[in-house]
Amino acid sequence: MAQAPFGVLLANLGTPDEPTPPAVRRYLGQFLWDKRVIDVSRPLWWLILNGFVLRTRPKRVAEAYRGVWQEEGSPLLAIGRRQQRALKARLDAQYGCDVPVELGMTYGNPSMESTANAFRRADVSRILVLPLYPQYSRSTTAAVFDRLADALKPCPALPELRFIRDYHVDDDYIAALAASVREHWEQRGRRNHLLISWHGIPKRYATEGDPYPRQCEATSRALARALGLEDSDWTMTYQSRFGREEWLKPYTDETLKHWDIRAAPGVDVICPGFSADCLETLEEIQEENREYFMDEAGGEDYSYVPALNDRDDHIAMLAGLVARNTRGWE
Ligand SMILES: C=CC1=C(C)c2cc3[nH]c(cc4nc(cc5[nH]c(cc1n2)c(C)c5CCC(=O)O)C(CCC(=O)O)=C4C)c(C)c3C=C
Ligand SMILES: [Fe+2]
Ligand SMILES: [Fe+2]
Repeated sequence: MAQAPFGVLLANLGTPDEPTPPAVRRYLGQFLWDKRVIDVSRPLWWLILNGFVLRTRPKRVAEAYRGVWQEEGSPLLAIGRRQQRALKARLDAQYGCDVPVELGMTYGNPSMESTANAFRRADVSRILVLPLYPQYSRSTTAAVFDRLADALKPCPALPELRFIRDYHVDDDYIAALAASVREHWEQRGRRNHLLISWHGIPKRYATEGDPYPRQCEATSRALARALGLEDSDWTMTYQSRFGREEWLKPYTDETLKHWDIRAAPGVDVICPGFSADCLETLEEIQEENREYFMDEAGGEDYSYVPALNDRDDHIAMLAGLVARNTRGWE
């Protein structure tokens, strides 16, 4: 089969190689040293990171990873590989040729360097970069851009590049999210108040111009509209705080701990910012926050709506993004 005149780089955050404290320390050391993620002045942050964070956090976080680890490895990577295979199969059929699709992580493996080398070996001279973050943030999407630029530094001839910045109100993305919620309601035979939970960022990043919260709000409203929900049927919150600074509010954990169960005895939680399930959804939302709601607030019913992962409508939506963003390259 002939090769397509372009390749697709699916980019995501990355995850530790093993659920052990040394592997988590390596991963967090790379992740939390990135200025796009934490912009505290370097000498001070070096002391805090190496003197405190990397001495205490890896043990606790490795234990959490052990609780969600799958036979194929970390969920984020295992699902990423399934997304890569499914997208490649769909694009091969769509274009009638071999479309190179690689997965590259900002931190950990497969590294952006190994991905760039794979494209170079396959003689790919045009790359569409598709960060698997529907909402843009400097801490995720811009970090992909930086890591890719670093990985391409040894390249004498740069490939031609196109970069998808976000797709937060793409019609097919919203339709896939809505379909996943409706299927969830059907399977459970019950529908609760919908809690739309987003990974947070420090509030200051938004004040400085990161459009992330505006995009999360737009996606939330579009999803509620697609499901025909009234304003009183859904709530939007932010999860996964890190450090002492104020993050975007309202916080998911505080909201669930103090839930008014007379107004809504049950909640279904969806996290539309995560295109693949990972530690933050499988442990923090499915386990930890369930306890806050059921035990602390005395809730009646709590369920988690899985990420879009390798659902057909998710892969079809990604293939549509590829088609629209490679016009003129075919
Ligand atoms: C200042 C710290 C962090 C910012 C800003 C941040 C933004 C951010 N992260 C995601 C997506 C994911 N984050 C994940 C894990 C994770 N995030 C942070 C910190 C920040 N994230 C840490 C320290 C960790 C690791 C776990 C821990 O130590 O608590 C993951 C899961 C990775 C996995 O292996 O499963 C994802 C995915 C987004 C979308 C985002 C901003 C919009
Ligand atoms: Fe994060
Ligand atoms: Fe977390």
